[in-house]
Amino acid sequence: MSTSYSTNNQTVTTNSATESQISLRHISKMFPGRSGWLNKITGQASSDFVAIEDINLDIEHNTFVSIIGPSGCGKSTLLDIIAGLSTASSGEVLINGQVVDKPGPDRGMVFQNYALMPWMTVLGNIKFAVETVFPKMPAKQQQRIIKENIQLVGLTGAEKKHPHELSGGMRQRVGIARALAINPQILLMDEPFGALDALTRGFLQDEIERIWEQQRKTAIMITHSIDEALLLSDRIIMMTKGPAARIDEVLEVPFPRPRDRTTVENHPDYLKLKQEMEDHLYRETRAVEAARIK
Ligand SMILES: Nc1ncnc2c1ncn2[C@@H]1O[C@H](COP(=O)(O)OP(=O)(O)OP(=O)(O)O)[C@@H](O)[C@H]1O
Repeated sequence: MSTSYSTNNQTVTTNSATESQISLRHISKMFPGRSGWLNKITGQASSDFVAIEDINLDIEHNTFVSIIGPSGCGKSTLLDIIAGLSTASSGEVLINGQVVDKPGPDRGMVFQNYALMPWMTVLGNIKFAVETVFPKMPAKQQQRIIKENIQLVGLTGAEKKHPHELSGGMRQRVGIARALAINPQILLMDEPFGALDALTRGFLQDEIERIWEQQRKTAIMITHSIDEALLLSDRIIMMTKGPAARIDEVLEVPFPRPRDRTTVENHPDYLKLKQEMEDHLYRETRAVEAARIK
C-alpha cells in the first residue's frame, strides 16, 4: 500500500532517527545579493535570495530517494549541500551522525554534464578518482577495482577512448563507474540522464536499477521525470516552488524489487502515484508561471 503525507516542515522520517544515514536539519540557503555602489550605478544590484528554507529530512541506509520539483526550486542547491560542494547558510547535514560540510569519499557524485576530464581516457578518468581516494592501495588492487567498474557499466573495450569519442550515454556510464569506483556509501546524482535522448535514458535507467539491486547503496537522485522516479525510488521528495522552497510531500513507493518497467506500470498503485506527482508538479509550475507574469 502506498502512503504519502504532508510534512508541514516537520522532520520527515519513516524509521527512528537513529537508523538514519543522512539527516538534514533545518537546512536553508541564502544567496547574497549585490548591493555595492558599483552594482547600483551599473544596474546590477540585486537583493538577497533565499533558495531553500528549513529543509528537514532523514534518509535510512540502502534507500533510493528521488527529489522532484519545479525548475529552479533548489534541488541542485540542496544536493550540492549534501555533497559538501556548497555550504548551507544555516542548518546541518549529518552523515552517520557526523556533521559534514565538505566533499568526502563517502559520497560519490554523478553530474548531468558528466564532468569528465576530456584529456583522459575512460580508464584514465576512473583511475584518477581511484588513485585520489585510495593513494596507498596497491596498484594491482586499484586495477582490479577499475576493471570491475568498467565491466559493471558495460564499457569493456572502450577503456582507451577519450570522452569526445563517446556518445552521451557512454560518457554517463563513465561518470557512473567513476562515482562507484571509490566505493562511496552514498551515491548522489544530479539529473544524471537529463542530457540523453529518450531511448538511451531508458537503457541507463535500467542499468541503474540493475546496479542498485546489486549494491543497494543509499542514493539520492534529482530528476524531472515522473516515470524515472517511480521506476527507481523507494521514496520521492516533492519540493515546492522557490524562493524559500521546502519539502511539500514525501511519497512512499511500494513496488517490489527487483523492478522492471512493465511490472511497475502494472502495479495497482502506479497510476495513483503518477497522478499525485503530476498534480504536484502542475500546481507548483503554474504558481511559478503566475509569479513570473505578476
Ligand atoms: N550562485 C547562485 N547565486 C544566486 N542564485 C543562485 C545561485 N545558484 C542558484 N541560484 C538560484 O537558486 C535557485 C535554485 O537553483 P537550483 O539550481 O538549485 O534549482 P533546481 O531546482 O536545481 O533547478 P533546475 O530544475 O532548473 O535544474 C534558482 O532560483 C537559482 O537561480
